[in-house]
Amino acid sequence: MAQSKEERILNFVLQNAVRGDPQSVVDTIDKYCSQKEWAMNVGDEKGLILDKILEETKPSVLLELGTYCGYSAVRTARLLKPSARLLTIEFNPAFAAIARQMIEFAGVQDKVKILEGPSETIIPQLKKKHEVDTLDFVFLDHWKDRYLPDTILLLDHGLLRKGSVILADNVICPGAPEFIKYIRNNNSFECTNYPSHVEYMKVKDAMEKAVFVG
Ligand SMILES: O=C(NCCCCCn1ccnc1)c1cc(-c2ccc(F)cc2)cc(O)c1O
Ligand SMILES: [Mg+2]
Repeated sequence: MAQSKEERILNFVLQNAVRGDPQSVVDTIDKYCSQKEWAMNVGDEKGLILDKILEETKPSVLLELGTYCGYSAVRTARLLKPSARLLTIEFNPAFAAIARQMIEFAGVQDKVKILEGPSETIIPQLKKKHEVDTLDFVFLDHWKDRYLPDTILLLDHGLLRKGSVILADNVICPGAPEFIKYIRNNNSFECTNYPSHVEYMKVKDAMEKAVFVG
């Protein structure tokens, strides 16, 4: 069977990064995807914005929507305190299998748990099945038309508390207009826009931070 792009990215990491070194895994994916094949990792420019917000927030319980190859899961986990936990939801089983191997190679498997399936099914299960009380940090990076419905699901299931941070990738390209319209007009959220570019490209993009104020 011909290799997928995601398998080529994983193999490049297995052959060129340092096992147990998350920074080397992040750098190696960025090298491959900027020089050989574009892929939809958050990338290094937006990754530095993610890093800064994580360092400000110091979260203990995190949720990511859209694991893909595990780039942002590894990037996030490398900054977490030992007791912190990241749950990451991936709809595509092939992507989840790649991400599992990426996360284990990086040595962050003790902090990261991949949940395979649709976010609309898994979010309502977080409290009872995954022992979540509330979420300190949510990274939205999955289907852009799911950003709003899944944010509403998080609210409806009492998963946000005063100070919970939602960070959304791609609010310009591909864009999440309904999410942006809702979140910026909802007084329960304080929003900040972080202009940037699409990963590995000169095309304008941005991330949006929305802090839940209750
Ligand atoms: O579509 C994206 N992500 C969702 C992938 C599927 C998620 C599946 N899933 C996981 C859990 N529940 C559902 C995405 C796209 C682009 C992009 C930018 C420019 C361009 F010309 C083409 C594409 C850049 C990103 O940074 C992205 O994140
Ligand atoms: Mg993205």
